Amino acid sequence: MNNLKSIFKFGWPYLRRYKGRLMAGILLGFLFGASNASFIWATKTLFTRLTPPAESTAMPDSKKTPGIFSEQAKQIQQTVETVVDPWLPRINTELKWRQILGGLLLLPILVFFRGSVGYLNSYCMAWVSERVIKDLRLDLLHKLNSLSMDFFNKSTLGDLMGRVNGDTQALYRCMSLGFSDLIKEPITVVGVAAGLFWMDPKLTLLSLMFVPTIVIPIRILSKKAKKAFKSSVQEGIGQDSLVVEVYSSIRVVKAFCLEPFQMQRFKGIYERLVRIGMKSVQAKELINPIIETLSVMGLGVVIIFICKTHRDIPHMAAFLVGIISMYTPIKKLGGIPVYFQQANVGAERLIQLFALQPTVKEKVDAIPLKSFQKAITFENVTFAYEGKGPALKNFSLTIPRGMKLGIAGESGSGKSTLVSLTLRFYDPVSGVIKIDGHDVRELSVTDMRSQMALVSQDIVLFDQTIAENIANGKPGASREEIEAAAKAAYAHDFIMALPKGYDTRPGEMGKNLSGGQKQRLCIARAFVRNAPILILDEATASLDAKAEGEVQAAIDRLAEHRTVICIAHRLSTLTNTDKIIVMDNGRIVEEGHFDELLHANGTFANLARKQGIHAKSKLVAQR
Ligand SMILES: Nc1ncnc2c1ncn2[C@@H]1O[C@H](COP(=O)(O)OP(=O)(O)OP(=O)(O)O)[C@@H](O)[C@H]1O
Repeated sequence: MNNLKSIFKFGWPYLRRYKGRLMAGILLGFLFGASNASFIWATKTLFTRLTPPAESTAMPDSKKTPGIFSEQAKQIQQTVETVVDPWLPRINTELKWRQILGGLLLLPILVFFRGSVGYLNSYCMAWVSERVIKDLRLDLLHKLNSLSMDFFNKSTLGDLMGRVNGDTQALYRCMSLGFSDLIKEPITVVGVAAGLFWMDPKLTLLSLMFVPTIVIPIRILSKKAKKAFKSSVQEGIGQDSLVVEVYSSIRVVKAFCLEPFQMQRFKGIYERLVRIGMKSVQAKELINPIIETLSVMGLGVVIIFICKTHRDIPHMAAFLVGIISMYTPIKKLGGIPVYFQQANVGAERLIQLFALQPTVKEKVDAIPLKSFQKAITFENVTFAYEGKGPALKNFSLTIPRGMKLGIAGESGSGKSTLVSLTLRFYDPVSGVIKIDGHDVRELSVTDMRSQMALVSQDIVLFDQTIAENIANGKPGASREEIEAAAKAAYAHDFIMALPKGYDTRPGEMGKNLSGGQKQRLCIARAFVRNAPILILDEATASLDAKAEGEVQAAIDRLAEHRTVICIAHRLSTLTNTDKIIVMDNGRIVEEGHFDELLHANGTFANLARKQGIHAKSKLVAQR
C-alpha cells in the first residue's frame, strides 16, 4: 500500500496531464470487471433453459435461488427473462429464428464486449503510460543537464543509463500493467463475487474462505522480489558501465590483450545476475501455485456443499464458472505488489536524483553577456574538488581581450582546473572570476559559454552527419557557414572525398577518418561558433607528428583575432603565445614570453629541456 502511495505521489504530476484518457481507462477497467460477472448470469440462464425440466426444477423455486435478496432477485430475474425469452432457445420448444440468432450470438457478444473493453482499457492505460514515461524521461534528462560537473564526476555511465532507461521502464511496467490490473482485476473479483453472493451467499462465503490467507505469502514474496530487484538494478548498472568502459577503450583492450580479463569481469557480473534473476523469478512465480492452491481449496468445499444441499445443475454450473473465472484475477492481483515493489525501487532512485541541486546555478535575474569586450580575471581564486585538497590556491590572473595565453606545468598542477573554472563548470570556493568586470556567477551561463569555443584532446564527434556535427558549434548554421568553417579548418577537401560528403556520418565512416581529420572537424565546429574566446586544452596531444602539423595549421588560423587560452604539454606549441604562465601545485610559479622563460632557467626551462628545447636553439627536437 505504501509503495502504491509513494508511486502515485511521484507519478501524479505526470498522470494529471492525461486525466481524460486516464479516467476513460479506469471506466473501461470497471466495465471489463463488470462484464466478467455477466458470464455467471449467461451460464445460469443457458443451463436453466437447456436442462430438461425434471432436473432444473428438482427443487422448489425458493431453494433454486437461495440468495439473500430472493424477492428482488426473483423480480429482476423475471424482468430479464421476459426481455431475453424471445431471443434465447429453450429445450423441448420449437426454435424461432430469433432464438437461433440469440443462441448463436449471446456468448460471442459477451466475449466480444469483454474483449473490446479489455483491449480499450489496456490501450488507454498504455497511451497514458507511454506519455508519462516520455515526459518523465525528458524531465529526467532536463534535470541531468542542469546538474553540475561534480555530479558527473561521481556518476558512471551505467548508473545514468540505469536511471534514464531501467528505472523509468520499471515505472512504465507498473503503470501500464499494474495500474490496469489494479482496476480490472479487483472489479472482476468483486463483480463475480457479488454475482455469486446474489445467487448463493452461503456457498460464496464457503468457497472464498481461503482467499484472505493468500495475503501472507504475497507480502513475504513481494518483499523478496523487491530485494532481488534492487540487487539486479545495481548489477545492471555495473554491467552497463562495463560495456561502455570496455568498448569505448577497445583499442587499449586489444593492444594489451585484455579480452580474457574483461570477459572474466563480464562473467562475474552475469553469474551474479543469474543468481539474482532466479531469486526474483522464484519470488514472482512462487506466488502463482500458492494462490492457486489456496483458492482451489474453496472449490472442494463447494463440491461437498453442493452434494449435501442438492443444488440444481444450472446453479452448480454457474457457480463453478464464477469460481474459476476468479482465479486469474486473484492471481494477477497477487502479482501486482511485485510490480509496485519494483517500480518503487526505480521511483526512489529517481526521487533522489530529482532532489539533487546543481552546485553551479544560474541566477533568476542573470545578467546577459552579448559580447566579450575587455578581460577575464581571476581574483584570489581558491578551488578544491570534493573531498580533496585545493587544486587552485589563491590564484590571480588577468587575460585581456586579444591575448594569447599559454599554460604550462607538470601533470596535476591545475591547468585543466583553470579551464574548467573559466567555462564555469565549477564555482570557486573563494575568490571571484570575472568577465568584463562581471562576477561569472551573476552572468547568464548560456551567454557566457557562447563567448567561448573549446577544442580539447578528447575528440568528440556525435552520431550525426559531418554537416550536423560542425553545426553543433552554432545551431541553425547555414550550409554555406558550415562549408566555410570546414574550409577554414582545412577539412573541406577530405570531406568532399567521402562518398556522401558533408552527409557522411563520422560514426559510419569513422574508421576511414584519421585522428587528425576528426580533430579538424572539431576545429570546424569551433570555427562556425565564431566565439571571441578560444580554449585549447592540449588539442594536438593525441595526434602523431604529421597530423599535429595539419591540425596546428588549422588551430593557428582559428586563433587569429581571438583571445586564446592554450594548455600544452608539448611546449613547442606555445612559441607564438603572448604570455605563458607556468603552474605548480595550483599556483603560478613563473610567467613571461617563451624565450624569457627558457632563459630564466626555472620550472619552464626544466620542462622544455625534457622535450629537447633549449634556450639558445629554441626548438631542437620538436616540430
Ligand atoms: N574531477 C576531479 N575530481 C577530483 N580531483 C580532481 C579532478 N580533476 C582533477 N583533480 C585533481 O586536481 C588537481 C589538478 O588537476 P588538473 O587536472 O587541473 O591538473 P592538470 O595540470 O590539468 O593535469 P594534466 O596535465 O595531467 O591534465 C590534481 O591533483 C588532480 O588529481
